[in-house]
Amino acid sequence: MIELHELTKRYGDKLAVDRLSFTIPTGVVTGFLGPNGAGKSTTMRMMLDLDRPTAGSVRIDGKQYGQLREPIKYIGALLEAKAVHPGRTAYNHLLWLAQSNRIPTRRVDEVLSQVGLTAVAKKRSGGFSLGMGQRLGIAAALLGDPKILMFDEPVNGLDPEGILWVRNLMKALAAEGRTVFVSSHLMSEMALTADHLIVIGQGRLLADLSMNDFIDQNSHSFVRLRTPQPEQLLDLLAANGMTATPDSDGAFEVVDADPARIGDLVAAHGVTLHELSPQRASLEEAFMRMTADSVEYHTGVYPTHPLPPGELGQPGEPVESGQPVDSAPASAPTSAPAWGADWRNSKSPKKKES
Ligand SMILES: Nc1ncnc2c1ncn2[C@@H]1O[C@H](COP(=O)(O)OP(=O)(O)OP(=O)(O)O)[C@@H](O)[C@H]1O
Repeated sequence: MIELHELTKRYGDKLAVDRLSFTIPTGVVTGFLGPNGAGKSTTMRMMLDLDRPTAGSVRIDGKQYGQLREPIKYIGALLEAKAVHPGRTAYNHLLWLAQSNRIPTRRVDEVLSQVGLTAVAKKRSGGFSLGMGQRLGIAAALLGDPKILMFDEPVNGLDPEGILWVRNLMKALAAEGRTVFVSSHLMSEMALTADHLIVIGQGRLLADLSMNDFIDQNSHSFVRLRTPQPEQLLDLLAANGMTATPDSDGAFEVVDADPARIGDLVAAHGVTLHELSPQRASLEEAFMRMTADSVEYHTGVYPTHPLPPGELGQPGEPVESGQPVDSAPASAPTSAPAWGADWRNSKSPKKKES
């Protein structure tokens, strides 16, 4: 179990992470969602001791990262796929990591096979596509057979088959009882993978809830109607206790209505319809609405559906951390050198400016 308490990071004037407190449960996939610049990578770097918090703390099974004796066997992380020497082959990159962390050499072949890179194991990573780089980064994260895995946007650059593979891998790792923490800026992707959700915007916690609760609160249905007789339609619906909301394209939407009932009603009263279609609100829209006030780089495109009342608060409004779904005590690791310093050295500073 990982616990963040009031974690804060300031870069000059920029408050990148703002008093974040939440718990990452064991044995499930926890999605870490937020728009670009929300503070996901900064939070993950602080969790791995690659960045020093301005305030607050991270505890991994009750310990600070620096107190873990064999971090690579405790936490595997993919933060940046290209953090690999380009002249080194995939095999040698993993071999170097294994040998410097007292991991048996056979693990190199095992993880190469697990991520589907056996055929290109002896090729230099500099020639790898982004997707192959992601797979190599995932192989490195798996190398120490860690009980906690952290992935920063792992499906970036992957083709559909690769995306499916990552999804299944994360679920399988969680089913083995591991803690899986994965960041994304795509709600649609997380809806297919995560059991639990942490949503942040501008460094602040916006939601901490189970995926099922998020779906229950946001996947409301509605019926879309289009008619050349809008006044008659609206009067008829109102007379039967239904409220229609005009859409931007001239259609109307009736929330939580029975399409068959509307069809029967308009037929009985001779109102012409050009469209009657049952719809379900997209989770991506709900996520965009929740984070709308905290998006750093606006495109001006916003969904039109209001968030239904629920426990999520208003867009951009921070919430208190929720309860963990599950927690399991972990046994303490034994010994060996850390690999955190290598990540620190190989990672270039973030490109974004405040
Ligand atoms: N080294 C740094 N120096 C100054 N500002 C930084 C630094 N690293 C991150 N930031 C700023 O902190 C904020 C959070 O950035 P971060 O990369 O953590 O967000 P993110 O949610 O991971 O975004 P993305 O999805 O785009 O990767 C951004 O405004 C970013 O510009």
